[in-house]
Amino acid sequence: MPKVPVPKVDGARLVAFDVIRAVAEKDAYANLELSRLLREHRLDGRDAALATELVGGTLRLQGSYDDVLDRLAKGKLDPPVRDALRLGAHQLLSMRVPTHAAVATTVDLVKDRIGHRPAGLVNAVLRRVSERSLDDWLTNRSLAARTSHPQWILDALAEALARPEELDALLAADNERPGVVLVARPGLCDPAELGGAPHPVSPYAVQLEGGDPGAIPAVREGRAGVQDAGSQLVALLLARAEVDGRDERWLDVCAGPGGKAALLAAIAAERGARVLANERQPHRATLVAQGARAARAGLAGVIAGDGTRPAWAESSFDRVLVDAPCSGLGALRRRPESRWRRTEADVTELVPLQVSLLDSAVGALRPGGVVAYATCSPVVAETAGVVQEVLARRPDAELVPATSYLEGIADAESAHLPGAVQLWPHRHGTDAMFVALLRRT
Ligand SMILES: C[S@@+](CC[C@H](N)C(=O)[O-])C[C@H]1O[C@@H](n2cnc3c(N)ncnc32)[C@H](O)[C@@H]1O
Repeated sequence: MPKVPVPKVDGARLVAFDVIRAVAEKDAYANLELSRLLREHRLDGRDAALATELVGGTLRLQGSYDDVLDRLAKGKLDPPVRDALRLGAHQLLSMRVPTHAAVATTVDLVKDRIGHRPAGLVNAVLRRVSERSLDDWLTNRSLAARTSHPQWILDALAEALARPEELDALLAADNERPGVVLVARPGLCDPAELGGAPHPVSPYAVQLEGGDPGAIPAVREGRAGVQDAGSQLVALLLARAEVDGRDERWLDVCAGPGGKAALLAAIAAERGARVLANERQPHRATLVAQGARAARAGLAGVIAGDGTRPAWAESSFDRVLVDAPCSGLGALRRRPESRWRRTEADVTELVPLQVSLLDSAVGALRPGGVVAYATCSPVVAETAGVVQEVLARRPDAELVPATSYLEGIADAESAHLPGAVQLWPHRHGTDAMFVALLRRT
């Protein structure tokens, strides 16, 4: 009888390795690549959970693991071998996988995906890794190595936070996998329908224990969605701000993929207003329309255009949201690879675009209308710096204290722009969203 080859490596580890390689080689987004490969390999339940932990944990803590591996491996490591070692190190140092299982499965993975040659090296290095705990390995190493953050990000976060005594807590929060938070879109879904626990930052937020949100009927129908509570607060602060007179025409300048536009449209529908959603990238504009389908009563339309060259008339909106493209350094826990992909140059390049988007958003407001400028980055240049530049350019804009609309959320004022809101993962259990409100005079 012919022998049927039995795969030696389990599917979860193969998928995790392939995702991590795709992140390195093809600039893939880990979350999207992981979903694709889990589907392709038909992995679910425990296997899917294992692959998810391997990918997220390995990528988040890669800086710490490299610090250990570089001390043990003599000479330069080929990128695929380094990735396999990082995966093995994560199992040994952070997952309590027994040494023999972590080493043997990684060696098998290397033979399957890379070849037999590096197998001996991988076996030897991982055996050494297993001799000490992660804390032990990292004693007296740099803060960047201990917390797995590139030094420039660490510096930018420390400056933004402006409380050295909280820095360790922030960096630790970046290394935790965030829980799943849903939004129950008002008028469409009651939070009680979703189960889970309330979140103090948004009255519409529900924290789930686990499970697949896509299996919840309200999520499938677009009456609810997956959305960080801090992102919900951005839409809420814009909706809560006082405007005098007419309050019917709202604009979302950077709407894709559409979480905030869907929440704004649901709120607008309840108040007899309608949101025009704009997004530069046409495929992301399509996502906005899909995401807001249940709230279409509050949607004036979705258009694909450049917010710095507006397709709309000046002085025509009552409320405007600019959820600007940004470095995303406030959402590192959610996007495990982004800390290694982003560079300081990205921030420098983004600032002029952010200024230009906020400047034209003020122009889109009628006098007395309000704009919310938001980023999922706390970096000073992208937040306070942008708002201050636009205030200096535009004598017809004034800062409105967003902090007066927080409704009980404590300790959320920006250290760099009094009146603006800055959330933090370690303080508020949200992404580090920044929001400033400006009124056109
Ligand atoms: C932070 S995301 C917005 C997230 C969105 N508000 C949500 O809640 O799902 C920024 C978006 O701005 C878009 N964008 C970048 N440059 C733009 C421009 N000049 N005009 C309009 N949109 C732009 C990006 O394509 C991206 O989809």
